[in-house]
Amino acid sequence: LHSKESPYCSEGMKTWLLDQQPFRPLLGIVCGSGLGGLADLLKDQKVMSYSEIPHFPQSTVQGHAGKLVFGSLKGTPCVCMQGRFHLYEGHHIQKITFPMKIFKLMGVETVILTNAAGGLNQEYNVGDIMIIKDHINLPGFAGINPLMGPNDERFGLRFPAMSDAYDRELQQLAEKVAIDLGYKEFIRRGVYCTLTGPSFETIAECRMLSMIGADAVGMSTVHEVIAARHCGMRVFAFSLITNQAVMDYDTDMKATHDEVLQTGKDRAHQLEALVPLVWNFTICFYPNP
Ligand SMILES: Nc1nc2ncn(CCNC(CO)CO)c2c(=O)[nH]1
Repeated sequence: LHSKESPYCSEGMKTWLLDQQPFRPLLGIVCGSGLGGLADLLKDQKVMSYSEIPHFPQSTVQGHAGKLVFGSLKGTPCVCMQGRFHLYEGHHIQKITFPMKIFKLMGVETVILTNAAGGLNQEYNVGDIMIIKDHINLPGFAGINPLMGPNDERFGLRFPAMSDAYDRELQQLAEKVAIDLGYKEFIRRGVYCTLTGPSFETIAECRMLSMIGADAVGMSTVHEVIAARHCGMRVFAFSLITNQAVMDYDTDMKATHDEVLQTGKDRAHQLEALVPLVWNFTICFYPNP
């Protein structure tokens, strides 16, 4: 997929996609579990199923529609992934982050990533929206990193910094917009930690993750962020806290995918109000990444 010879290498894929619709997107959005409704915010949509796109990975998870939606958000050409890819589906990590390369090649400058996550921070409640200020790439500690292997100089440096992975101006802007929208009670800013899944964490793992500074835990996003930052795209990300991670042995609580999807439905309205406004102010105050 990534060798220059393949007709479907990243350049080939970019050309194929841009031939399917008339504009070059500047904004990319990745919808997490149950958050695909964000794609409905786009005007003048052109929708393609991942299955229509040669050699594009396929979504296999309930709550991930598997559609690439082109359209405009507040007048900005945008491409939105209604469904992302996860290590637990058996995808190779470079397939998971392949869409980030395609976004970059199509002209995307800013990526907004969303995910559903478990709340490790005991002050968090189900339904909170956590602006991600930093991440812990736990699979990276075991050598799972999308930049492993020869560096593709076309995209970025061999050793990219990650201390500024999440755009600080956009974090502050998003928090202000959320408070102005009346979301003060449930807007947070914290650290997201990814595991590979698909099993949810044990109690001991949740306690460890909390001790090392994680406020929320999931199974995605970090790999795409590393790839997006490697190729110089601006990143803003948030987690919808869809359940409280189980931290006590004397509870019968269990994390379920159903509650993940249900919380996404319950919060859809607030998320669909927040994202376009954050973008609207971004293009006003911070137009260039
Ligand atoms: N405790 C806990 N709660 C969560 N809610 C969403 N996710 C993200 C994983 N989402 C999977 C399963 O719902 C689907 O991608 C998690 C998680 O990993 N752990």
